[in-house]
Amino acid sequence: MHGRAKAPAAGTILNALATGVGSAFAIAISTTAEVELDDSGEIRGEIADAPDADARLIERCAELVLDVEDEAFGATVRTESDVPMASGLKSSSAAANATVLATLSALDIEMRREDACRIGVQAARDVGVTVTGAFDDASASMLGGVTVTDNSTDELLTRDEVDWDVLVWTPPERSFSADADVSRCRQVGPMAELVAELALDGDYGRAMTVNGFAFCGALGFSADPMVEALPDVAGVSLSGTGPSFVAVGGREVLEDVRKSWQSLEGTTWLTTTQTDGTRTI
Ligand SMILES: Nc1ncnc2c1ncn2[C@@H]1O[C@H](COP(=O)(O)OP(=O)(O)O)[C@@H](O)[C@H]1O
Ligand SMILES: O=C(O)C1=C[C@@H](OP(=O)(O)O)[C@@H](O)[C@H](O)C1
Repeated sequence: MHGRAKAPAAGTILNALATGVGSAFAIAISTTAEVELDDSGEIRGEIADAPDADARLIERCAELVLDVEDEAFGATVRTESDVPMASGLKSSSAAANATVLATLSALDIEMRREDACRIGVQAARDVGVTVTGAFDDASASMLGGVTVTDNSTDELLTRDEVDWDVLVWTPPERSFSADADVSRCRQVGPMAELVAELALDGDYGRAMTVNGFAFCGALGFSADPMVEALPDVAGVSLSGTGPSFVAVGGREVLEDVRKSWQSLEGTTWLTTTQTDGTRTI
């Protein structure tokens, strides 16, 4: 029994580490998970091109889905990804969502995608790769488009479809969410409340820009890449707990910003938003 699924990465509109309310938008780079069931009773995770990376998240995702069945299945889960790991682009949500849908598909179980997404969030909490559960990132990756969520209750507050060009800069460093300075993030809570209001009003560009300045301050990142992108972009922000930055706006404007971001160390690329979310393939 076999299943495959593909999940998009996402960028940040509101980091949930300040208040528990967060917002993210799916982007068109992805992670694919392939699940092969067997009768070994054991679950093995493999991450292509990263043999030393921690596979417990995808193993736990498969385990939680297999727990639904009485039979003692085993499984091999393999992910292949274009999403840089621990860079603020929601590699963990994409890996979890792809694994959950691939495992459900291998078992031939139908489930609402919002509920499937909560299994991945549970797995992320169980293995400790998240602070709030990151239902904001997970729901954007699972459903596509923009979502605004309350991660303290795993409630979807709004979902919207957008069609933006997106510029991403990923520096060579890594920043694991679980290591973020949460108390510093809580200090920018009043700014996060303002960002949530803007996002719930659909003013996503200004929301993400306010978010970016607040969380660059809280987490010690330079806001220079944001200032270089302004004033012409529709929005620009540190994504998640960094170190990537994301900007949205017109293609020509983003191409100009790209020239300036390309002088920074790391990778800069243009992509688009994604509205399909996670799908079995
Ligand atoms: N392709 C993948 N396959 C399996 N697990 C992954 C994959 N990508 C990321 N992860 C898991 O997610 C963790 C990184 O999560 P996190 O620090 O939240 O970064 P991000 O912002 O990219 O989601 C990794 O340590 C690993 O456990
Ligand atoms: O672990 C968490 O609870 C979160 C991590 C952050 O994202 P990254 O994983 O991209 O750093 C943040 O943006 C999100 O709102 C919540």
